[in-house]
Amino acid sequence: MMEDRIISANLMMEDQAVELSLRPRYLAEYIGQNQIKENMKIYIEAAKMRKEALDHVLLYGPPGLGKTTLANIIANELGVNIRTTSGPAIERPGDLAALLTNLQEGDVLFIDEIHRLHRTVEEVLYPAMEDSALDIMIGKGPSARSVRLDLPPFTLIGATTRAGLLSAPLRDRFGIVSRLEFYATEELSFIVSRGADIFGIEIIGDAADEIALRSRGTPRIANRLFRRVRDYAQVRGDGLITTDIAREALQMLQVDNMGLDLIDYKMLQAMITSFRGGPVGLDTIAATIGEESQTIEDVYEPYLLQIGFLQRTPRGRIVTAAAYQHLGLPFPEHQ
Ligand SMILES: Nc1ncnc2c1ncn2[C@@H]1O[C@H](COP(=O)(O)OP(=O)(O)OP(=O)(O)O)[C@@H](O)[C@H]1O
Ligand SMILES: [Mg+2]
Repeated sequence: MMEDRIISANLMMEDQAVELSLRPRYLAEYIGQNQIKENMKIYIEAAKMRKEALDHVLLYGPPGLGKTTLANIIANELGVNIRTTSGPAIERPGDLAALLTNLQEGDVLFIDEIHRLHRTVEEVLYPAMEDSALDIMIGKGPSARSVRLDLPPFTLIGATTRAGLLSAPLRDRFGIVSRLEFYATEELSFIVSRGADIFGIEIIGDAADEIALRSRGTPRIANRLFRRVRDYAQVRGDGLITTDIAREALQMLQVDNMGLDLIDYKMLQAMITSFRGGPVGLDTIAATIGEESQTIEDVYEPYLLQIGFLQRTPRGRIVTAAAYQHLGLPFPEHQ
């Protein structure tokens, strides 16, 4: 049920087609993440000058921040093909071997959700990443032997929301490891304006900022809120997105000016009323509000931590004074 939240950073059905049309194709169109962009530009330039495959790249960070987008941009900038798959989709070592042997020199193999690779598949990756080689077992039983096949040099790009779940040997084989950060409001505002441009819609005044403020630092959410505001503008107005139209539409969506929705409120309030603001364990929070711990940890909590409304301690989560203030509640002295 919570997956239907308008402010969920997870990809929803309705996002898919639109994301393709909004997805920037080159680094110059990719807004924000300046440090990563700067570094990537240099690495890409150097690889092209040496006519070598780019080092393997690991992109990690919360959903909707632009990992898939960046992987595609890297391939574009390198001028190579990209093959896209995901950890759980590669069921057997042979599936990965087939993908690898079909690559051309310098190509990008993009593995999304790389933390979900099967262990046996992962082992095929090690020699592939390190030596551009594939070790194949021929025969069975005592006469079995391993044969080494050379692969064309390639670039593996792995993406994950959970870098902590990657095994050390896999993680160590990535030469470039980049953590995507939440976006600043101005950056999200820019992303919204860019989307409006692409759709040929006028957005004026502070409308783009109003949307950006509520987007939880996440482009995917900014684009989604923008689409809802656009609908509202079409039905209630004449299609022009003004500050007032944006405010009204966003109010209707019940997302407050920090991007919090009813479920964030429910969670924070439950922690405050039932657990005096914490510390309270993740599983307890999950049980209290009827949500999976995993979802809270990966999807909902990162933003609340980022804006300083929650704190993680070894004994559990704590609601901060800033959150009490935002909710209009007195902060208890004993904390
Ligand atoms: N830097 C950016 N500039 C402009 N638009 C962006 C940027 N990053 C992401 N977007 C927009 O947000 C959408 C979601 O990004 P993307 O699919 O790359 O996220 P992700 O990190 O791969 O998410 P997930 O973890 O769910 O796979 C993109 O389709 C694109 O429209
Ligand atoms: Mg993705």
